[in-house]
Amino acid sequence: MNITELALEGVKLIEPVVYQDSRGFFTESYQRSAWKKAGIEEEFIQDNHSLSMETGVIRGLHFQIGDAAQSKLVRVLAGSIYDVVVDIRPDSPTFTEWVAVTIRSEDHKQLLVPKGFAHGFCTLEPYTQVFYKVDQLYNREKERGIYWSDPAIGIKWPVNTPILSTKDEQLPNLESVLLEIYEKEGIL
Ligand SMILES: Cc1cn([C@H]2C[C@H](O)[C@@H](COP(=O)(O)OP(=O)(O)O[C@H]3O[C@@H](C)C(=O)[C@@H](O)[C@H]3O)O2)c(=O)[nH]c1=O
Repeated sequence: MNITELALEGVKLIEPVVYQDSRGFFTESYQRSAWKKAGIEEEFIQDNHSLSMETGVIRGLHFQIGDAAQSKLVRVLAGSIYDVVVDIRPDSPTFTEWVAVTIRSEDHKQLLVPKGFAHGFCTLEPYTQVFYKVDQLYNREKERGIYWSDPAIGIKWPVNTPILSTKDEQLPNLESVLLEIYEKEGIL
């Protein structure tokens, strides 16, 4: 297994061993003790799977707050994505900075998105399926989002007019989200 630390502390790209043969491939896509040894210490308790039928679907930028904050281990089962992680910890030296990686199903890469980061992706192919493990349960009250093209973050997306959910179309900018969290909850 190969692990690459990306420019934001704690964000990692994992490349598991893949055995190719005339039939296709075999890979251990997750093995708790091996992933732990490689520094992925989270206890994952939920798996999520989404299908996006079109190229240019953006899902994000999403995160959960407080004790519902999630680490995510993201991989792609079909198609490909431009996967984005944004540091939204106000006390971090890399606050508002983002990194992006392209993940194709055939390369088997996995992206670790730690707590304190917002996550989003853009599909690069139709019928793209994304599968990710999380270490906290989904919590509707504690989920938050940031508008995909917030200029204060300045992500360079591969599309200008993405397909968005109604919820994601209405997301606020980072500054308003953080203000709302501090005013109402006193936490991030
Ligand atoms: C994320 C999630 C959603 N849902 C429900 C809520 C809603 O009715 C339906 C679709 O949810 P969404 O529109 O939020 O799905 P989606 O836009 O795919 O949300 C996901 O986006 C990516 C970028 C992430 O990082 C994830 O954590 C998650 O926020 O599924 C669950 O039941 N459990 C879950 O864990």
